[in-house]
Amino acid sequence: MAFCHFVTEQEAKKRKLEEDKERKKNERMMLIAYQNMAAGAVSYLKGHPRTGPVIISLAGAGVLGKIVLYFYNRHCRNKKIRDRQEQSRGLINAVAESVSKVTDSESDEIVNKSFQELKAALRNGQLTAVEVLMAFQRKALRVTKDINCVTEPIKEAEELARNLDASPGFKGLLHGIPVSIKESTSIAGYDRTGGMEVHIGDIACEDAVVIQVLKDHGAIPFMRTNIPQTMLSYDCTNPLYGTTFNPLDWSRTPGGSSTGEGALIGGGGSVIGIGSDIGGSLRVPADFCGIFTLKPTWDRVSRRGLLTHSSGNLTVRPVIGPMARDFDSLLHLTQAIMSPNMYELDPLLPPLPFDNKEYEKTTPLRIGFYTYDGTFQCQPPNVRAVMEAKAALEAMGHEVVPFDFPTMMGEGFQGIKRFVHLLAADRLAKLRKLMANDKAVPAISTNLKLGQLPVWLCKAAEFIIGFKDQMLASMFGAAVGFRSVEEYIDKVEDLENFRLRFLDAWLDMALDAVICPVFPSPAPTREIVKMVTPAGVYCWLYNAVNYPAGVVPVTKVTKEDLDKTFDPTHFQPRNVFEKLLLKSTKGSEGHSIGVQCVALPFKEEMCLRVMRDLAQALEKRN
Ligand SMILES: CCCCCC/C=C\CCCCCCCC(=O)NCCO
Repeated sequence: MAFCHFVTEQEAKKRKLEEDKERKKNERMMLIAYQNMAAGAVSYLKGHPRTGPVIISLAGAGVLGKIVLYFYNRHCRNKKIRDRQEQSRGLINAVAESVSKVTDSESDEIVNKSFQELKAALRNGQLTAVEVLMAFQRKALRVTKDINCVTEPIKEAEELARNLDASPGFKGLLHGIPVSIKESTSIAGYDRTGGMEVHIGDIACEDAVVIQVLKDHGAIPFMRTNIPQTMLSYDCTNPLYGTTFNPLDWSRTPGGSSTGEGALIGGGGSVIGIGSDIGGSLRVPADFCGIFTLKPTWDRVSRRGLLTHSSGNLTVRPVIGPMARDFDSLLHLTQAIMSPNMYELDPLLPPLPFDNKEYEKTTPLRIGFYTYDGTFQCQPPNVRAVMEAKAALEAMGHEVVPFDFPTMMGEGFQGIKRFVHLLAADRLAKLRKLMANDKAVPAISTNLKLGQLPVWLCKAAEFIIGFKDQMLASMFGAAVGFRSVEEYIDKVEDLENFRLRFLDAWLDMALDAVICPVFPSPAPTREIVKMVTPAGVYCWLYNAVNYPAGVVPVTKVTKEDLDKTFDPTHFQPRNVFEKLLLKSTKGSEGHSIGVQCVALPFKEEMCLRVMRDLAQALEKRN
């Protein structure tokens, strides 16, 4: 199977090389011509009375030319963005028009059905796929009007639903269920921009493997959802589609980078969706928007067709994963994704289709837990969420024991540094090139600039700041890139050794799974989230060691939590990041707090077992 993105990329590279060669040749010839002209001009002008004014005029013309070129480029860039925005608006208006006959209450009646009810209604003919689609389209447009989570509707959805209704029988696990898709996932006929000007118009000619598999299961991809510019942020804003807000509290971030997914599903406009994660991008928005997700092991789910800027970085890799309104929907979506078909479409994956027998087991498990990993202190509601999850799992018959994994606990800041250093091994040089014609949003420009500081300055900052604030210092220490291949290989080896130490700690404790925080605080405000990216470290660990990790929403922030959080005898921030997070927690009462459920690599079924039992126990409790 050929993805035209890949073909285009290769062709583009080749073409670019040829163009560069041609350009350099032209430049050389131009230079020689200019030199000759200049030599001629100099000899002519020597002794000429108007030489001075002529030189000044030429210099002025040069400067003016540069200014004109700058404004012309800016104009072209803005026009490209405006045209793209217009295209999205056109699609939104067309769908708004087509669902104008559906009333909000008709839409709500369908949208509020549970996954099982929806499935049954579609099977017994009580509802058609078109009716379900229109109900969700209407609801999604209502949600996005408030929080701007949809980039554009997928116009082929209606035809897909009609074909489904017209064909006999049931297509698969997701027959007639609308599914929303993170913008960075290939959909034939649409571009994946990652919120960046450079990718506008980079049209996919084929669906990502995961989308093909979902369609084979009867799902209807219906909305594309927003992402932060470059997708390396927990805040979500970009010059193309603007800012997305948290459906539970508009002043807070919905998290990132599968932001639009978290926000649309959390806001009730979609039951299931597809996101991706290289450093918490599925789990942080799921946590902040009160929904479920599962970040799979690399290579358990096909990445083909996912826009990423780090495909050459084999140390920490992005994964595509499911997001859902409730556990049942998440399970169905995961089973559909991990169907044998996906492994045929992407033979680079080890053939490990979802194992229902493993998932259905009910034997008691030994589960580790922790509420502190040696980096960020978790705030009281986040600690309580883990403790409540522990109690709920114990009530289901599992043994839950402290997991004091010695490595990360003893080297917390090293862990942060290791992850960011390898993730940004090129000091974000590639991203900076791609962003050359873009206006970087503040969260991204800080990171891009950090990668441009002289290495000696980063090292000096790490040393000096380290006396006062080790966490902040570790960010400077991580921004230095690598001086040699040898140094890089050493760091990769260091990560490999860490993975082994972590595994040994897990095996020594004979654990089946682990539960732990997703984030050290409730969803921060948009102003603050830009400054606290290292707080993603509770998620980063499981990207670094490559374990599947899911999120279950466990509780909501209470007044008592806030009283404790702001009582210095209970909680005292120790560094600039913890101080910022604390400031941001003010007014977060009622906010959702989730817990991570983690299993060994390729044991997604185990992860889902723990999530299932936890979700069931919490439901009983409520
Ligand atoms: C010179 C480099 C300094 C870089 C500083 C950057 C700090 C942290 C980078 C980590 C950001 C993690 C966000 C990850 C979001 C995510 O998972 N995206 C998924 C994309 O598929």
